Amino acid sequence: MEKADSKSRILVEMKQVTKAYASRKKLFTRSSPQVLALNSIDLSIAKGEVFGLVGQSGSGKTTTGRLLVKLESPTAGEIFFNKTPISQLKGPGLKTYRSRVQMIFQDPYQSLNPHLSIAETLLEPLIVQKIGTPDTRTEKVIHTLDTVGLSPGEAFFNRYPHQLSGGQRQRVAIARAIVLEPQFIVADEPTSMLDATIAIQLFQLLEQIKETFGMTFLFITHNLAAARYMCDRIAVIHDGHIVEVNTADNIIRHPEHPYTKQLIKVQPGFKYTR
Ligand SMILES: Nc1ncnc2c1ncn2[C@@H]1O[C@H](COP(=O)(O)OP(=O)(O)OP(=O)(O)O)[C@@H](O)[C@H]1O
Repeated sequence: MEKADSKSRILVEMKQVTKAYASRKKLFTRSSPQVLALNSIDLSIAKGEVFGLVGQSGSGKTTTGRLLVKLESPTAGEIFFNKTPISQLKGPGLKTYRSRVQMIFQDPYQSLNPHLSIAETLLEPLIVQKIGTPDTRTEKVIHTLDTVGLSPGEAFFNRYPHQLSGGQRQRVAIARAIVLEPQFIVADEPTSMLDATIAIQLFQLLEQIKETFGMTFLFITHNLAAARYMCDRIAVIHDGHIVEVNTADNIIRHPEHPYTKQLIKVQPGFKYTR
């Protein structure tokens, strides 16, 4: 019974997902070797959960995020969202999916279009999804800017990304991710380009968004302390394999896999504490 309950609470599920890329080195060699970024991974994320994905550079974290928001497709395996296999989504179903899942990228300098004002950046998804009227869209944008701490929203309307600080840009990226009120957000190292004080403020903002909207998050980071601060459960990924999944506390206090133990050892000290 308990098992059936926990199954029905699953929002996102990856089953035996593999992703191979043609190696970037192929230009310099005669053969075209492949990089196995993900090697048959299984993962399930419950509704309302903040789920951490932690691993060192090149372990497959961003690839996982990009597959989940359907920026890329798996080489093998399947991803389910609300039990629907996302590989089969097309036309209106795919458009709906694109409104329900969003990604916040590591680098707000690159993820925002420098030619769009902040208003245009946030209006675009509402227009593409044909949500509201011009008036209600404008109201929604102002309200969303207020929600992410860019207040009053009107003051940011006509500004461009280059007129904002790094922290403010990442707030705009978060606003763009939440303006459609998605069910699931992939946050890929959202604070790694920012200093620790700004990072804490953004963590608090993401928590507040989760409380207000009840969204589910995949929080990608190489920093175990940040994952512990933010997440309910953490999966540790190494070389395209998930080596361990547990509650955030158990991963830190009782790591089981040698790689997790090594990760904890090499972390420079836990900056983020409650
Ligand atoms: N488009 C691509 N073409 C070829 N190889 C790729 C591509 N994207 C990723 N890779 C390779 O796949 C592996 C996993 O990369 P990925 O970006 O998912 O790792 P990551 O854990 O997010 O690393 P980082 O923390 O440095 O961003 C790496 O070996 C990477 O070089």
